[in-house]
Amino acid sequence: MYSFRHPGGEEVLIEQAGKDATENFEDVGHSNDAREMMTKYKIGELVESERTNVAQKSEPTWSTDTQNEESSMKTWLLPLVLCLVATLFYKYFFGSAKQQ
Ligand code: HEM
Repeated sequence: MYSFRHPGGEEVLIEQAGKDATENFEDVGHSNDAREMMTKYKIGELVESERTNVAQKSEPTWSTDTQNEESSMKTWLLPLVLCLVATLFYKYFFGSAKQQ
């Protein structure tokens, strides 16, 4: 019936079967595309009394993007610092070798 292959693997979805997967879904930080896809698979809504109190993310979607940018900034920073340190080492050792 559906031809969607979950990019995160089928196991993670099967593990959630019959349970409220909202928190896990949010924890993964799914893209807006993934959220849009999800609407296609919505088969209904839980009645009020059966809903659990999962904290709803109230920030607008752009703030999630900012968070992603922030974390990618951090992944950039480490290699950059390592490069800088390597350059300084190189200059220090080879720079002084030339002088001798
Ligand atoms: C109908 C519900 C869901 C849809 C349509 C969906 C869709 C997607 C899509 C499109 C991706 C690729 C990355 C992205 O675009 O964000 C993805 C990745 C992933 N999803 Fe889902 N997903 C659903 C539910 C879930 C749930 C309930 C879990 C956890 C229990 C989960 C865990 C993951 C994981 C672990 C990845 C891999 C993330 C990575 O490689 O960085 N997904 N999903």
